[in-house]
Amino acid sequence: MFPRVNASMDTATVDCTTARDLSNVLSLNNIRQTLIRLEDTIIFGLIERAQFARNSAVYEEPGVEVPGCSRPGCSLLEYILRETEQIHGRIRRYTSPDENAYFPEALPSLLLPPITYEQVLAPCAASINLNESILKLYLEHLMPEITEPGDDGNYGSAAMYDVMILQALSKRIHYGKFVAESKFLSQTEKYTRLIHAHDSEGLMAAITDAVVEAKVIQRVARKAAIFGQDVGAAGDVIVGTDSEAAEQNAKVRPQAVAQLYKDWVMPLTKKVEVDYLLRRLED
Ligand SMILES: O=C(O)C(=O)C[C@]1(C(=O)O)C=C[C@@H](O)C=C1
Repeated sequence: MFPRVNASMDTATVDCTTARDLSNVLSLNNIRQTLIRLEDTIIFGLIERAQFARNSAVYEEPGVEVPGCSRPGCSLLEYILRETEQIHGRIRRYTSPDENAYFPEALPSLLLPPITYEQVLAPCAASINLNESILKLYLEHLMPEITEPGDDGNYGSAAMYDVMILQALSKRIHYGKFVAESKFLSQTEKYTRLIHAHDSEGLMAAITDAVVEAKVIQRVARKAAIFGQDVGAAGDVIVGTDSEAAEQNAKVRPQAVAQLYKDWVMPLTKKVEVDYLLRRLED
């Protein structure tokens, strides 16, 4: 997705960087398409996780005792998240500007040769990381919403889907950096004025598009209802998509997904946007 330069050791994936590539990457339309695609990943992850009980043991400390774990006594979720980041980190996941690690201080050295990405974002982008807030929102608000209380012993499966959802939420929310850059480039004078005045409220008002937000909320609820249907071999829908049936039978409640986006995903994306813009003009 991102234009790369100087990828000579990895010739199979060399991209040719052109001005057109960059304007594509930063077109608000294209960025919104990526946000829409990430909705699918998040909703499918929630549907998968919701089939298992809450399984609080996955989140408790002290958790599993694993020799060599970077934080002994951590919860099973933290252990799996940390170890997943170790493997993904070695194959360069967190060198990509659209990825943010939950444990950036513990990232391993690269197994594959590094890629030099075209500088699309301002330098401050690398130090904007809201993953701590995302983890808190997940454990305190989302988990109780999407899972039934209880313990079915499926700790590994539960934690595996937790990691998948956490990674997708992180990517979606930190995409706010690209949204912000795109908006800055299209109205540079206006944003420069607000940035120089350190006007975070003005920036928040400038990046907010209430019509788009309403559409996002409607769309994710609708997707949750549709993705949660059981479809027969003949294409017949076994669970209806009218709102009452959808709420009752859906694998994850459409209203819970809508609420997640309204209360958390979009506000955190907007926080990333404002944090980025406030520092956009730093060297
Ligand atoms: O699409 C945009 O313009 C965004 O800034 C993204 C987003 C979102 O998180 O979906 C956030 C703020 C806007 O009010 C609308 C939508």
